[in-house]
Amino acid sequence: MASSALISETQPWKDLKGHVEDIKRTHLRELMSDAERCRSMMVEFEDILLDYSRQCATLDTIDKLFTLAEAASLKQKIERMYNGERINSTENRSVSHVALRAPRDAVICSDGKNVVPDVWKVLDKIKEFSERVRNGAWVGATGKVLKDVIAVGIGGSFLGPLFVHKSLQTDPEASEHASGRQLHFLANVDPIDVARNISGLNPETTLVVVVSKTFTTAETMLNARTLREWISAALGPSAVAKHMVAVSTNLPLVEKFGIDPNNAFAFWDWVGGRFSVCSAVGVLPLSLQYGFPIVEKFLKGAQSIDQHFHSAPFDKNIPVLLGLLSVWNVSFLGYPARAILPYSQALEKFAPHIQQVSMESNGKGVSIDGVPLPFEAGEIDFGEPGTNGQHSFYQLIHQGRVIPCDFIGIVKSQQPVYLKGEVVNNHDELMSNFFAQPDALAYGKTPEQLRRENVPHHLIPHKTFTGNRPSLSLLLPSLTAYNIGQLLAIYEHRVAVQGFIWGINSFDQWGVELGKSLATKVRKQLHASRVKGEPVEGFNYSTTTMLTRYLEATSDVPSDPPTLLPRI
Ligand SMILES: O=P(O)(O)OC[C@H]1O[C@H](O)[C@H](O)[C@@H](O)[C@@H]1O
Repeated sequence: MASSALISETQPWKDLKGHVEDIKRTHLRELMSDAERCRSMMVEFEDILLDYSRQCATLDTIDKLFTLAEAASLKQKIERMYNGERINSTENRSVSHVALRAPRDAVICSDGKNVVPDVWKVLDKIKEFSERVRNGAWVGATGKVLKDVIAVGIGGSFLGPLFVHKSLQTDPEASEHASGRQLHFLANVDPIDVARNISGLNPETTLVVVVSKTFTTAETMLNARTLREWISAALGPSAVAKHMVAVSTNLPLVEKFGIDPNNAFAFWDWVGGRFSVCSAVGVLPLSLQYGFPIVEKFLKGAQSIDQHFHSAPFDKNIPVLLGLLSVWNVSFLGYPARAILPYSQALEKFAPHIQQVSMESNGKGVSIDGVPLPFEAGEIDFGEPGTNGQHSFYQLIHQGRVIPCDFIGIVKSQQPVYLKGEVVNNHDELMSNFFAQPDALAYGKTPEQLRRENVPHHLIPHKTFTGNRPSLSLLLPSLTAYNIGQLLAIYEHRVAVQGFIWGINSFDQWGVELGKSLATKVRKQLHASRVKGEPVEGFNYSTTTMLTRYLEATSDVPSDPPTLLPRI
């Protein structure tokens, strides 16, 4: 395919379009009765099992998707990513997050330079620093051990580390190493988030890690200044050096902020924010909480998937299969959403993280060459841990809109509970739902079945389930740091595969800029009105009315107030 051609103009895309009608005529009940098909739709890597037999797809569909992958030059695009070419063309950057978890002796180049030694230099520095904080060699300004950490950051500088932290929190090995320590995340610029974070914390025992790739993000910088004030007010300005460190690609701005550059942990512009959890963005706060050796296991897990993604043939390649199936569901079957449903409370923040990884990456309207797309790219990702979701939005998934679901199950619970006399243990109870839901969606329940059950006539339409609703199941052996790294990398690469097929740039995010610049205009207006009493000007009727009301109702706010921090 010529580089500027749209994938939708290729024959394999058209063939898949034509194939949709065949699939729509075939119910999943039928597809599931073909054991040979189902066997072919199970893929294993290490102890991870992917079962995609409940996709509305035949083996012929999968073959057609592989042909589409060829037309999209998927293999070559993956290669270009691993070779450190500048595939993020609108920002003129390479996309090398795989280098963040590469073994020390690996060679991964970005722009022709092996970046693995730089990666390990920072990892070694994190290891050394986190050990000193954890063992009390590095103490706060009053000589107390820093047992609490607040990581200040937003978007990619927040969601991934939060997901991994929540996943490790109840892992027996990780939690043993976190004993007596707390890790908090301050993301929202809402002062309530500040209040909630510092409530109950003592500045004397708290270390603040400011995490920002650019070190210019308005929310993060204001939150960082707020916590700097919280520390200075309690311990004096010189305490900041002992209580604040930073993670950034912009070390000059870190220094300007007043953080000692020796206490800054670098990463690089070849790491996208939403792909940065394996850089110091995640590794520093997580190492402070759990110790570097646990985080190293997490990195090794991600690395195992990097190798699998790079080398496994497409029919055995979990991220490739997942990506192709998502393209099939979105672009051909027309399902705009995807539910991410982990049957593990430890994965409670997985869906919010993947929301950013996926929606910020693939929510694009033009091809990588700037040509408007004649098809929709990206999907709406959402999710909650099972079984909570079942008692909330599953109704819509069973009888309303068709939403392809990812069911994620864990064989061995992090925290098993056995109660004498119960039919099954607590994890079995959870997993009963994990195994049942995909079949409920696939098979549904017919009016005939309901009649056989003597369901009253008038209730039959209400109790009928059409079925034929696609899902896939991922079964992980356990939820150790290693498996968590694997899960992360599977989804990161899946999203990249989708973008590679759609022919978009999955690694920029221009769509977030407009809102930011309009907020700057509002910020200026609020300042001018409060300080100089200037009227609201230059906005449309709606915004002028809302802003004026807001200013009038807060006219008691002094124009030059003294510092006031939350009091709870
Ligand atoms: O890490 P930072 O530079 O502070 O950026 C934080 C976030 O800012 C923006 O909103 C981008 O859309 C995100 O991709 C990024 O993760």
